[in-house]
Amino acid sequence: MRPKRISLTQHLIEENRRYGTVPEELRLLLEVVCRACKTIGNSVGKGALGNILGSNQTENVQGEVQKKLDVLSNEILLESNEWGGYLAAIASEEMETIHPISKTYPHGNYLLLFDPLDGSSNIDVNVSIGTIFSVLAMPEDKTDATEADFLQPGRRQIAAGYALYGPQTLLVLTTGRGTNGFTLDREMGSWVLTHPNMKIPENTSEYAVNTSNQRRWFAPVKRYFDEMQAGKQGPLGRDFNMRWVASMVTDMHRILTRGGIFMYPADERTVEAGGRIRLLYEANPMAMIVEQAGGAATNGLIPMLDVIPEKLHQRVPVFMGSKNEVERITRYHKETR
Ligand SMILES: O=P(O)(O)OC[C@H]1O[C@](O)(COP(=O)(O)O)[C@@H](O)[C@@H]1O
Ligand SMILES: [Mg+2]
Ligand SMILES: [Mg+2]
Repeated sequence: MRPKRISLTQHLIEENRRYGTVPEELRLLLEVVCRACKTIGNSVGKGALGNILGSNQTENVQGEVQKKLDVLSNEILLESNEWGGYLAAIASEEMETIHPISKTYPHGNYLLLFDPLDGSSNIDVNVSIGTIFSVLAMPEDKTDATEADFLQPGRRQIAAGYALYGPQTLLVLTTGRGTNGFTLDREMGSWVLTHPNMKIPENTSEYAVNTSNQRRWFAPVKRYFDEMQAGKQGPLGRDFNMRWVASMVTDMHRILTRGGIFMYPADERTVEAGGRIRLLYEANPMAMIVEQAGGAATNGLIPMLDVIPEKLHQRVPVFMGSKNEVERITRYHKETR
């Protein structure tokens, strides 16, 4: 009989027993990543007392000003995983190029990607933020990792997850057999399975989008937004509610919990860059989590997980959450092509 209180380790062992999807090296890698998230969560909890607030006075490769916590979280994830022994290389939002694991350290065949701190603009105002991660495998015949090895469609992800540093510290994880949520028992320091087999409702009347970009949106998004705004009297025949936290991880956690649609479309300002959200370590892991929870995720035209990446820090338009609404906005895009 399974114990009543199921830890992350027990859950992963059980998943492997049932489906053979979590070999020991993958489980140990995920445990290292999730342990690093606990360390980040501890720092987040200290706030001003831990000297983690404010700007680092540096810029990342994408020209964004880094917060102290962006840099610290990146270091925590990097250091713990570098010594883990299961990786060939690491890529991060905060690093220009990949970080191959030195041959003098124990090695593995997995590739780890992360957004060490998602929702940076919310750090200093004590609003929930998170860490997003994705695991890929090195192509079989290769030994030395290059940036090209990371350019795999999201469909090939072996695992994906996020940690959410909020009133509770949560971990949401998929290894391709459903999406499961864990709560950090802060006294015991362990992740406990509290949200097994999470499911996103197929229908929703709640959207999350940064409406300050409205004037720059393209026709399909404008049409959909106008229809939602029209409420009961409009073509959708019901009133919609709006929620926007501005930490994707937090907005998506709400959507995983009670449904909704998250949109970060490309607009006139960002179209050249491809959009706002990064494909490999933001959109893809979230898309895998969403699909595994019965939701949908597209770039407006095709499933996010089928997008062929061209570069490490590639940006994409993002539409994800409750299936029927994601299908609607995707259809609107196809109709206006
Ligand atoms: O406030 P904006 O510009 O609309 O951006 C909000 C979006 O930017 C992000 O914060 C980007 O993530 P980072 O904090 O990792 O750069 C998303 O989490 C969020 O949805
Ligand atoms: Mg982010
Ligand atoms: Mg970030």
